[in-house]
Order: sequence, then C-alpha cells, then structure tokens
Amino acid sequence: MSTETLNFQAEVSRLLDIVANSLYSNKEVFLRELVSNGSDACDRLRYAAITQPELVADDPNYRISLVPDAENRQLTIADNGIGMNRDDLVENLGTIARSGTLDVMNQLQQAQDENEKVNLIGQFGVGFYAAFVVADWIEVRSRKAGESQGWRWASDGRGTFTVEETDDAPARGTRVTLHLKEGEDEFTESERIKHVVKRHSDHIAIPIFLGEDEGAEQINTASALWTRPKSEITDEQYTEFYRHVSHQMDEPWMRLHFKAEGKVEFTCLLFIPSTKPFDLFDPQRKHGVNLYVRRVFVTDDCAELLPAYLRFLRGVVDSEDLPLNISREMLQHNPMVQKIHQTTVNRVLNELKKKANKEPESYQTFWETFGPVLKEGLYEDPQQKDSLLELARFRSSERDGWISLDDYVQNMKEGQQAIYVLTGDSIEALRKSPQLEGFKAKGVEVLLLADPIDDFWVPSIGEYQGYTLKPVTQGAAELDSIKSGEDDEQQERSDEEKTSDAAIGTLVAYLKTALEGQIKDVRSTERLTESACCLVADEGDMDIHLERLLRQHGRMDQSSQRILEVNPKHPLIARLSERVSGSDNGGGASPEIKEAAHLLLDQARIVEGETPEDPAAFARRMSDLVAKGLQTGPVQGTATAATASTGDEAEAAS
Ligand SMILES: Nc1ncnc2c1ncn2[C@@H]1O[C@H](COP(=O)(O)OP(=O)(O)OP(=O)(O)O)[C@@H](O)[C@H]1O
Repeated sequence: MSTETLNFQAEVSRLLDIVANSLYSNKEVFLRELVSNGSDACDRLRYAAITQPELVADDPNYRISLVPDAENRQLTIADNGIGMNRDDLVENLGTIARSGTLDVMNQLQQAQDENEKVNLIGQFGVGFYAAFVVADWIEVRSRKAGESQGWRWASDGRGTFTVEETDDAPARGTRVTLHLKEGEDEFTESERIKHVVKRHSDHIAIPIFLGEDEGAEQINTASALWTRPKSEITDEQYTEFYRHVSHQMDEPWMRLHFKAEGKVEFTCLLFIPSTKPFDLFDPQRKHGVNLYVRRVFVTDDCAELLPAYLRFLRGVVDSEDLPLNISREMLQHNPMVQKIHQTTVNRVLNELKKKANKEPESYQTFWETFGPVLKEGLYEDPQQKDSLLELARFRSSERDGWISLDDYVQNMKEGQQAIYVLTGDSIEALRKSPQLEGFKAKGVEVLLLADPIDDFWVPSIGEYQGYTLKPVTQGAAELDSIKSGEDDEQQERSDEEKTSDAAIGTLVAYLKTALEGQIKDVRSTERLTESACCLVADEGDMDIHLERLLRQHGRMDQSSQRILEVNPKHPLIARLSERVSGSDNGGGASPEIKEAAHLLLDQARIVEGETPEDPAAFARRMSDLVAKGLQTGPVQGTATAATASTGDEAEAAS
C-alpha cells in the first residue's frame, strides 16, 4: 500500500502552534507525556491479556525503553504495549477526539498567563503533540498486539501527516522517534534523560530502561506509587503521579492516600485538582478515577465506583478482591464495588470537613471551584445529606464572603422559624431583589443561591437542625413573628397604618378583579419596604426561578399563576387605594386604574426577570401614562400620596 498523506484536524493544527509556544519554557515535559503514553499502552495490553494471554505469550515482560542517538540527534521512546494500527494512528495522532475541544481552544487563545495556558493544555491531554516542541519531525512505528501488519506515521507537525505500511515496526507496541531540533541535543544525553525521568516519571509502575541492549539500565523505581508506604513518597512524586493520572498540569489541592482493610480490601490514592477541569460540566458527568485490580489497570470508566457529584476526583482505586477479568456489566451491580464506593465517599467527605475546619480560606477556594458539583449530591445522595450540608457554603444577604449553615443558624433572629433562601441567576441580581426588602429591614439573613443546581436541591432538603429551608419567594412572608429589635417603632407605625387598612383591602379586591385569569391572588405584604409590588409563589407551588429554568430547558411548557403582593406603605399603592376606595374621581374602577393594575403586574414580572405577557400593551400603557404625566406638567417633589395621580402611575411603569 502506498503512502497516504492526511491533514490534521483543524483544531490539532491550532493546538500545535499554541503548544510549541507555551510549553517551550517547560519543554522537558514532552518526555513525561511520551513515557506516560507508553505506560498506558502497557496497562491496556496487560488487561486485554487476561482474557487473551496469547497476545503477550512471546514477550510477557512489559517495558519502556529510551534510546538516545547523539550522532543523529534522535531520541526514541519505545514500549511493548498494545500498539496502534493504521486507523488508531489516524484517529489518535491526527485528531482530538475529546468533547469540548472547541471550548478549550477558545479559552487557550484568550488565556493571557503562561501558567494558565500550560494548565489548559495539560487538561486537554495534548500529550503526544508536546513532542513537537523539541522535534522537527516525528516518526511513529507501531504494531498492534495480535496483528501482523506494522505501520509508520510521520509528520513535521505542520498541517499534514503520512501513514504507510512498514516492515520496520517493532514486534509489538510502539516506537516514537523524535528527530530533535537543532540545539535540543541535551535530550540525547544520558544524565539529562535520567534526571527528567527521575523527576517526572519515577512513579510509573512499568520499568523504564535507558538503552535497549543487554546492558540497558533501569532508571525508575517501577513500583505502583500507591502501593509504596506514604513515608517514602515525596510531595513531588505525588504531584507527578497526579499529573499522570489527571492529564492536568496544576498542583493538586488535596490528596487522600489510604488502604482500607476488613471485609473489602483496597487502596485509594485520590486527588482534588486546584483548577476546574474543562469538562467538569460535561453531560456525561464522568469521574476521573481509574480502577485497578491487584495493580492491573482495569478501566477508567467504572461509573459505579464514585458518585457523579465527586467527579472532580482524580486518581486510582486498587482492589485486592475483585476478579481480574471482571466485565463492565459485572461491575455495575457488584457489592464489592458498592462497598468501595461507600467507604471512599465517606473518607473523601470527612477529609473535606477536616480541611474546612483547619484551612477555611483554602476550603473556600475549593468551594468556589467545585461547590456547584458537590451540591448535586444534596439531591442525589440522601444518605450523605447531612455531611454535604455541613460542607456547603453560601452567599448571604447580610454579610460578604461565604457562610455555612451553622453560621446562618447562629445568626437567626428571635422567633425565626425557617432558613430563608432566594434562588436566581446571579448573586448581584439577587441582592437587588424586592423580595429581600422586608427581610433586610428586619435584619433577617437570606441565603442567596445562584447555581442552577440550587433550585433542585432546596425543595428536597426539608430541614437543617430542625429549621425548614424556605424560599422567600414562596408563601406568605411570615415576618410578623420575627423580632427585629425595633418593635416600639413598629407598633407606632402599625397604629397609623390601620387607618388605611380598609382602603388597601378595597384595592386588593379591585386588583383581583382587574387581573383575573392572570394571577392566583393579590395580597398586601410586609415583605416589601421600597418596591410597590412583587410576585411570589403560593405555598406548595413550584418556586418561580425553578419553573423558569425548567421552561428554558423545555422541561415544562406551562407557567403557574403567581400571587401579586403589594406594599401598602408605598406611595403608589397608597394613592391607588385612595382612588379605588373612592372619594375622588368618582371612585371605583376608572380605566386609568385598570391600566395601572396591568402595569403593576408587568413591573413585578420584569423585576422577576420575566417578560410582560403582552410587551406591546405594556409599552403602550407606559407611553400613555408618561404622556399624561407630561401634560399635567412636571411632578412636584417626591412621589407621595398627594402627588398627581398620573405622576404616580407613570412611576408604576418605571
Ligand atoms: N505509545 C502508545 N501506544 C499506544 N497508543 C498510544 C501511544 N501513544 C499515544 N497513543 C494513543 O494516542 C492517544 C492520544 O495520545 P495523547 O498523548 O495525545 O493524549 P493522551 O492525553 O495520552 O490521551 P488520553 O488522555 O486519552 O490517554 C492516546 O489516548 C492513545 O490512544
């Protein structure tokens, strides 16, 4: 078969440019990446050989060899792992098959800081392509285990690569030959190579040799890192291992290394990254923990091993008890896997609690990065609800920074029966929500929740320490029973206000009639202090923000009717009450007031982040009122009950 010349996927070409520039200061990592690929290839073959021992019969000892050739300025990285055939070469070394490719490419182009770029590249697993930082061109010769045909792939990393059959491939596995650029001779020097391997690849469990002949020297420890005693592992070795398993280049934020003994025996070496992996919100929600059985890699895709809400974990779980030839299907309902799952979740959550107590500031950065994922557990894992609630941190209407539920409970007012929450699209918008006004006036703290997941877990939580979690947008505001410490003043005000109770009652009745069919009810509220009106959900109805989210995602097509609450102390409402109840302007329902009723509802909808049901009618009403306001001349002073009615109504629309 003749030579095929193929184009790199467009993203690969762009990536190659970025890699060449941004990895340059850290170029020795190419060796780590290629050794890591060789090790993965051996791991995969070892697993395949459990059911097909003939694949390795003539060469059962896995190894990686680094072969420098100073004379020709070449370095070859060879492994006797699984190998690649033509299609594998084209697919693996010509494209980036990962989801989220474009996203990361865009982030890469926008990244300013070198470290940020290196980290993004690391998350992406550019692995192999890093070799173009030191090589002009690269040849890959490979023969897949169990196949007879060998293949040669070659490229100078400038847009195209070639693939052809070759007789010159290894008996099994892959040989990557780097034709080093001028000036990169250091990577043919034995001492330099040994140093780089010791530094970045000592944790690799497959032996790495310098040279291929009889006298080849093994230059790594070659025992699985997680099996070594903790006291013998340095921080650097842990970090390099983390980078190997996570394909990220950042520092791990936390590590957890333990051996579970008892009914089920296994070793765990887990890490939490310090930066967000680019696919954290990928719909597949896969975790990054590899399953090994007695040091043999089995799969990186055992969903049952860990819950999706811990998918930011990276590392390995190595079981002593599972059968080596276990299939995916068998893993699904395996009681040992379930036990490993439970034990590991408990250990991770406990470790997080310790971190939260000992290093609260560092814990907050973790929470900012992974809190939205951890919160998924609040409705997916009822067993861990209490632990997760203890770990959760929140923004609050009363304080800056993050607070825990315990902090909240300690700050509750006398008579307060619930933990109040408000969900929405952003913390900034929530801080301005009219629903908070009454709570703020009484100094009652409200938790502000702006992650999409919040709408889902809040209803499922029920209580924390005997207090119900309650959205402030739902039900009556219950503020009467909470003491603010200003009760005398409150008393005085309420005497004064009683006079207008009847008038407000009439307005409420009138609004109900005017807006019939559009709302469930109208009521006077204490919830508001500055705004004229707002919308709330009836007790037992779905939260307004949750409903909007579901509608946006096509999971719901109807919208529930809401309750319009009006603030009796607001000048506009007071003036409307007077007009409706009667003495001036003939009383009752003048067309002007009917228009105002619609404007009240529409402004409440707008504040809620919704659109008026009939935007054209809203615009017309508003223009009419403003025009009338202008005809009667400038409005004097601030809006009070004595202000011209048209001025008030114009304000209703603003
Ligand atoms: N020595 C090798 N033997 C067999 N396959 C290899 C080898 N080197 C690379 N590959 C294949 O090429 C793919 C891409 O390698 P690359 O180093 O670019 O990314 P990677 O981050 O290692 O990929 P992944 O994270 O998916 O393992 C690998 O996933 C593997 O399938």
